Amino acid sequence: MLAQERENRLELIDLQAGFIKNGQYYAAIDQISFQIKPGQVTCVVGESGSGKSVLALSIMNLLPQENGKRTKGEIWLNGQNLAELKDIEMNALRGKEIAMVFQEPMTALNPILTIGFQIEEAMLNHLSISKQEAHKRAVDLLKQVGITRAESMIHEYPHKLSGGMRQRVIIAMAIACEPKLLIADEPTTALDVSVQAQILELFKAIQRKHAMAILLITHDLGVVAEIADNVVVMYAGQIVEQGDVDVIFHDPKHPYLKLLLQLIPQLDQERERFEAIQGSIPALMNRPLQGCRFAERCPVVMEKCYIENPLLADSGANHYVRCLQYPDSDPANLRNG
Ligand SMILES: Nc1ncnc2c1ncn2[C@@H]1O[C@H](COP(=O)(O)OP(=O)(O)OP(=O)(O)O)[C@@H](O)[C@H]1O
Repeated sequence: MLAQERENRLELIDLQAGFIKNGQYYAAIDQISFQIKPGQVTCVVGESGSGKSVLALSIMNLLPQENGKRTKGEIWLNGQNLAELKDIEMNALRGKEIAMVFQEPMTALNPILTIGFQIEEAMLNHLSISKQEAHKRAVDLLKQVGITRAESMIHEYPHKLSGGMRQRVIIAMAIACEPKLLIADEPTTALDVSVQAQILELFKAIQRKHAMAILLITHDLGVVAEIADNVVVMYAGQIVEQGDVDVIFHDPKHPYLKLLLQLIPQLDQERERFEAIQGSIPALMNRPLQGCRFAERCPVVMEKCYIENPLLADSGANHYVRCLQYPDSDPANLRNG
């Protein structure tokens, strides 16, 4: 592996984070281990409540202070374990080495400051450049994210822009300091379908140009098919399957992933293919303490699934599965557990 590739990749090792409720700690995510190389997009997928946002917030050290807590694990980026950094050190890295794009673009922009001021401020805070230089780069960044009238837009306030334009501005701000890692949490969900496609194209262009590691959270497997190099499938706080995008779509193993794939709308399919998976992810306090967390909803459940804890096991070719249906998985290469 190239030295630069090793330095700039993100590597999570056995990450765990959760919340204190009624005086008791509940892990919202646990045993999370994977890595993203520079220039690659890893998509994290799963239904609502699977722990995707908690994962992103844990990496950023942005869990709610009143009840959220990262309790275990390592987060390696650029030769540093972010989990060991003090808050003040992490604040300095945020925006510079790691940037995040959220679902709702309006909340990430300050309504009383111009677009230009906000992009320039991000650069002036982290890079040693002059105000004029920051201004020039802000115009250039807006052009890079597909805003043609960048010179005039830079003087405008966020409320004048459409949702798609605001998300482009947020992305321009996020890449302003060329971060090593860009985390995007459902970046297209709040946008119209046609704008969603444009924003995904933009992520692909950024990936090609800047070769940063991109962690993209989505519940939409259509988005995954469009953009992912690797996929991490989460259920009730754990990774249940992970692998290269081709393997995930063409050789899915976990019953949960197989069901999710059946939900992708296909025009020539019958109505029932569109229906959601029966039941829902158990709430944090109701997760089973023993056995597979998906057992209650699994169409091929076995008796032992209620008793034994499945481990994330190597299924070959960078493909890992957490399911007792696959007893032949190589136990020597268990990732965790
Ligand atoms: N601030 C919080 N306090 C207590 N529990 C929380 C908090 N935030 C999230 N949780 C719980 O953690 C679990 C994972 O939530 P998370 O928001 O990460 O899911 P998600 O996969 O991102 O869902 P969505 O797609 O709806 O955003 C859920 O059970 C959720 O109720």
